[in-house]
Amino acid sequence: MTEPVLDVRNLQLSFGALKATDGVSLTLRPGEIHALIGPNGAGKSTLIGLIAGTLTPDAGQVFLSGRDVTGTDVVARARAGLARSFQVSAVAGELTVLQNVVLAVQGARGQSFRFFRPALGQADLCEAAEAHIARVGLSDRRAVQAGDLAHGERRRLELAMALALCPRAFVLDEPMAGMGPDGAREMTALLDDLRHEAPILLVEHDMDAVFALADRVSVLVSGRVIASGTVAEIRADAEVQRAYLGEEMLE
Ligand SMILES: Nc1ncnc2c1ncn2[C@@H]1O[C@H](COP(=O)(O)OP(=O)(O)OP(=O)(O)O)[C@@H](O)[C@H]1O
Repeated sequence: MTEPVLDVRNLQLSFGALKATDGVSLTLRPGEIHALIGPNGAGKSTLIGLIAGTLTPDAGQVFLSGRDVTGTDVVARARAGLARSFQVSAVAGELTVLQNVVLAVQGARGQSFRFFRPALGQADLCEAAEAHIARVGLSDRRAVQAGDLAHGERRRLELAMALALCPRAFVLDEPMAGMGPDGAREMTALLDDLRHEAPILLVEHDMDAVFALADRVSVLVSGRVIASGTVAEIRADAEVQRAYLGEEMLE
């Protein structure tokens, strides 16, 4: 079996007496979308924080491409290729789409190669940025100020900026949130394409999107993974049905 890009081992974090993350292990393999679902308060955001490095676990480890990154901070993990999106957004509303992505490319490359070669020229930066913008389908909006974008377009811009990191793994927190049916369908198609760039750990409440995209689904309840498997396995799991999935989702 191929080595996981992301390997989370027995993570634990308590807030006082509450075990928000209670011994969670999961992996993300090359090319896959692994969805993490669970009811409100199950501990999804806490787990994402532990993986991204904004929270420090009481116990357990996070490996990125075989390297133990548990002791590193959020910036180091981003530089190591962990692209987290949608909660903390670095989009500058007064800059255009192109300017935002140029800055993201510059930031990512400048950080990595500062000591090894001169900064890239403006033309190279623009070329790289244009490629990321095209990938998310925003080319005809490149000159628009980010603050004037529609909600779904802004999410696409955030993904273009995440692409600038040359990510090894995407960690996406509710990318469909706030979108209508058309927007959700477009985002679903985009994520299906981006999985070939880097595998995606997808926290999402939109079950249509989860069932359409996920190679594997893990169900988090009260800080614990109560089931993990294919979409078909999860839909058929009696404990999952009791704990989380409503009847309408199983039809
Ligand atoms: N900083 C904190 N201090 C104390 N308790 C917290 C803190 N952050 C989260 N919690 C608690 O930990 C539990 C898990 O919260 P978390 O936000 O991770 O769940 P979630 O699955 O992301 O929920 P939602 O789907 O509503 O976003 C909840 O009971 C929450 O109240």
